[in-house]
Amino acid sequence: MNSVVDFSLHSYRDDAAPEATARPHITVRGLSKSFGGAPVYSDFNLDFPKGRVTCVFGPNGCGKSTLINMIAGLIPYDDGDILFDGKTLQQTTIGYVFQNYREALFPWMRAIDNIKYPLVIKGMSKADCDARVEELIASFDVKFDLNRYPYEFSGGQQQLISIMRALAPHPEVLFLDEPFSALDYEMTLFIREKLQEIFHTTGVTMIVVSHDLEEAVYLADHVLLLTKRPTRVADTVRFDAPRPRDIATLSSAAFVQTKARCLDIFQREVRK
Ligand SMILES: Nc1ncnc2c1ncn2[C@@H]1O[C@H](COP(=O)(O)OP(=O)(O)OP(=O)(O)O)[C@@H](O)[C@H]1O
Repeated sequence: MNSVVDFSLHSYRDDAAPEATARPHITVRGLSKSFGGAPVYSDFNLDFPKGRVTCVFGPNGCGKSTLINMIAGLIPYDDGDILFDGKTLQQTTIGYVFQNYREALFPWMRAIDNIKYPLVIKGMSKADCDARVEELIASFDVKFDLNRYPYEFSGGQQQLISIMRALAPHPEVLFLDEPFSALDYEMTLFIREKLQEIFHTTGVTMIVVSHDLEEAVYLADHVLLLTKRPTRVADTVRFDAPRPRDIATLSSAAFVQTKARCLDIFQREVRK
């Protein structure tokens, strides 16, 4: 069995103090997955820390999306166990934000009904659904009319609606698969700030797949670096700059060093 990568015990930078509070939230044990006989994961083990932002970074096609999709129950795995605080996925509330918001929202439902959807399928009363949506509107400071249909919104607005939908049921874990890749820069900055706020106010465990190293480090408490297939953990790098992070974070010595360290690991792995 591969050794388990335990974020709570790992010290990723020589000068980093151990994190006393980061205990495992998601435990992945002996995970195996092949597509057409070609293994992507084989006896893969990992712990994701609770109440932390983990950004997943690695070479193209190494299995970043496959990993979070298996954890989130969107695709099956061949073998292994995944638990959330010792519970199964069915006993856990999760939220998922897809890369392609245009396909993620139900086009036949008004934005407001998209947001309510996870509450409705949980059997929540209309009054409670309405109250939760009002809460989300206030916390996201939404000024546009949510009674319109998804196609009537800009890309950034649609992604914001997707995030509101994912957060509606108060998830214990929020998965985001390249949430910025289809957004323009202004909207990327806005959503980044919103994600930081969400994290600050809810302390939700967040797992973000990103192909942009700068973005991954900026958002992360831990950057999980994966290898080429069959995929292993190349390393995990901690970034403990204070939050909220802002434009000054990007030019801080800690940020530049952490990014350089990730890049070094990435290049070493990709060249193998
Ligand atoms: N449904 C599928 N059928 C066959 N192969 C698949 C399927 N889904 C993923 N794969 C393969 O599994 C590997 C991992 O795919 P995945 O999309 O998880 O990688 P990724 O790291 O997220 O990729 P990218 O960086 O390009 O977004 C790739 O080689 C991909 O071609």
